[in-house]
Amino acid sequence: MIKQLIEKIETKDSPIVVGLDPQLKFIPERILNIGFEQFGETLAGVAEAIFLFNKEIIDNVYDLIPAVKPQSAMYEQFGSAGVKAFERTVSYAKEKGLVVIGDIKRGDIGSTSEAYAIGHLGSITIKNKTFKPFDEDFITVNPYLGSDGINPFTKVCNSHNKGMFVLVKTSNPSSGEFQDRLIDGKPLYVHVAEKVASWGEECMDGDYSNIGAVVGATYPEIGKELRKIMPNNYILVPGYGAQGGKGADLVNFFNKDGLGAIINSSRGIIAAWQQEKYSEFGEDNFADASRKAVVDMLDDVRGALAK
Ligand SMILES: O=c1ccn([C@@H]2O[C@H](COP(=O)(O)O)[C@@H](O)[C@H]2O)c(=O)[nH]1
Repeated sequence: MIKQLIEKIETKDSPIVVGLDPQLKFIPERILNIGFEQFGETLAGVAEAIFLFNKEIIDNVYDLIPAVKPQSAMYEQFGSAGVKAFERTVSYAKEKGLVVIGDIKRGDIGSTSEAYAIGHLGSITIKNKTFKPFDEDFITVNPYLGSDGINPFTKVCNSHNKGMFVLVKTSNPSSGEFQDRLIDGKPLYVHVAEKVASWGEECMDGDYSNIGAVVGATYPEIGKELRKIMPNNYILVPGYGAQGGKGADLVNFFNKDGLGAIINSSRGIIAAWQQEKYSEFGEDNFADASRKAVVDMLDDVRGALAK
């Protein structure tokens, strides 16, 4: 699957991913009203609006980007109706030729990880009929439970040509509370990165592994260090835009081949219409504002890489 992602990154010259993290406050009135007219002022009405909001954004940016990253929490907050909107978003993005990274941050004891892996990346057979429940292309995984929490995901990645990004150093301000702790003289994130490199060897797909890492754009020096420890693992880099990351900070997350990292922006793209910078587009043209924000992000990232 990483091969497919790389092919799309190269074809579009676009190492970025748009995060689909819908929040009620980002959804324009006209879209909300469509949902409410169909399903009333209910969770189902909001879920319909979320899907329509995502669809309009995808329609306006899919030619510029290789992938989207729907964040499951933003859908789960609306219960089963929200989960349905997540599912519809995944399938619509795939219809438009995009790779889908489900940001689900799962990981548990082996038997439970196996169920997560089946549900999100794999398939399940019921009386001779096979179903692929969520069918994302990649997911994000929390490594806190160690190898037996990761192995079921690896198994399904290999059997279904899928991939995962393992949390190594997250972008949030307090990520250091645990992740920077020294163990045997090395920060915990280095231990996890070394594990990602070795787990990744079991999952190679061309020059890169289907097992990648999540490293926040907000820690560029750590990104540089981790790039060296995981030469064959793609790095998913959240933290651009709304969390303060900029193109210039991100150069060292990439390998010399110009590959190896994919930068995410969620609020910075999907809520661009609410920023002063894009106010000319107005609420009705929110997806045009998102397109312009993607173009600006691409200029920033490409410009930084070209230097
Ligand atoms: O370390 C991490 C891991 C995941 N995320 C997720 O990425 C997006 C970021 O959203 P922005 O609006 O671009 O800040 C969001 O889904 C997070 O859950 C992260 O930010 N940091």
